[in-house]
Amino acid sequence: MASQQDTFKIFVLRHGQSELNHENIFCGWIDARLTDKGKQQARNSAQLIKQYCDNNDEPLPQVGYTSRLVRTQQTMEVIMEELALKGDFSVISGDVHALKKIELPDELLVKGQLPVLQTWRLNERHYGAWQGQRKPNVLKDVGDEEYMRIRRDYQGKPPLVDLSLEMVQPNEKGAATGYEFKEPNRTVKYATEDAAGETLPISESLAEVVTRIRPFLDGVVLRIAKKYKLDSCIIVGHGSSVRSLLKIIEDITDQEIKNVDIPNGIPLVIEFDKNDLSFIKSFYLDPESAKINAAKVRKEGFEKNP
Ligand SMILES: O=C(O)[C@H](O)COP(=O)(O)O
Repeated sequence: MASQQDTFKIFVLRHGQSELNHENIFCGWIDARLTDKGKQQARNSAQLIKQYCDNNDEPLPQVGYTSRLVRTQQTMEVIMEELALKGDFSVISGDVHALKKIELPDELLVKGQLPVLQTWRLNERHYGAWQGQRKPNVLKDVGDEEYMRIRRDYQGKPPLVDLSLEMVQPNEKGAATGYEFKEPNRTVKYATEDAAGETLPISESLAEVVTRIRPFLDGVVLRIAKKYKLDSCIIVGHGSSVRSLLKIIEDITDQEIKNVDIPNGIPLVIEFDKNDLSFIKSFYLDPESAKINAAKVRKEGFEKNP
């Protein structure tokens, strides 16, 4: 059995509550911001991580990763502030060849620093034409079975979004951030990806998120862990990107993943053997709250606002 020091750990969490989580609205790639409750969840996450590191005589996470959506960036900023970590956010192209070449300068890998890389590959599942719609209304329209099939079946995929209607146009106000339940403009917000010639989705199943996240997990997170002999890193993602990471790392079946829900803002520790990066185990730092809040996520749409 590997001892604490022989393990590499990923602290992974879903962002804190967003304005659209609060309104019970499908969010996907709409760039909703955190609510005050969401910021508090991020602060609690930081305290849990600190406690864990102190109790186990472990350093704080050495590298951070977020999606390209502002709710994960805000969550990471609050965590960094709480942990007194300094560092810059940099957007990386998701191109699979470029991912394998990313390096971290030595001066960033020092105590008190947290370089944070941001990639669309960690974005929430693109929720297609359901984005911006209230969950109870969609449920009413399509019925319980179809609603849960699209939300949780591995191959379930929402209808495609029409970007000419549901994305802010390049010269409209809010092109970089989105507004009124629309996505930010892709050529403005995703200029790095655009320049690299990447194709971004207009609706996704969980299976497709797994496919797009795998090259990032292998090519960046695990490769960098090995190359720089890291003890840990921290990933702030979304319901679907965290489910996808768990599916790959823990080899969860297509059937079983249907029953996995991710609470907002509660860190999960995933331990790997440092030598061969094989998965050892995973556990929530606050398992009781994780269980209660995951059950609430599952019921979204069936019950009043979270
Ligand atoms: O994008 C969203 O609205 C949520 O973050 C994920 O929604 P779900 O739990 O209904 O899949």
